[in-house]
Amino acid sequence: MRIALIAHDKKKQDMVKLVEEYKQILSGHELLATGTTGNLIKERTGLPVKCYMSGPLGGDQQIGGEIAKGEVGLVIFLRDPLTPQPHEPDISALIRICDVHSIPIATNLGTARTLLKALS
Ligand SMILES: O=C(CO)COP(=O)(O)O
Repeated sequence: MRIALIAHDKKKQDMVKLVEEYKQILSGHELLATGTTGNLIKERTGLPVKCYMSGPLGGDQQIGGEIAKGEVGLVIFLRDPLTPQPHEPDISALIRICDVHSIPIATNLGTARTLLKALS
């Protein structure tokens, strides 16, 4: 399955820890990510990740496009609900397109862990 990983800046450390925690499960899947998140995951965990553009520069839209094409099976998007984001419309569009296509999306660590456990 192709799994998309995205994290806002204050959630990036949580994302790296999550990927480390579920590395064995995630290593059996194809990972894609927005630019900064993906490069950090690659650097810190050694897992291969296909990196798209950085979120604020269009990466959320690129991943949304992959979802629309039916090429993503699961999204983990650790959002920062306490910091305004300049590209909020892109974030809403990404969540919306998951709902349009019934693609499971976790927007916090609790849901992310539940979905990743379900994959094992
Ligand atoms: O902004 C993001 C998601 O909305 C994440 O983008 P980066 O991974 O490039 O920081």
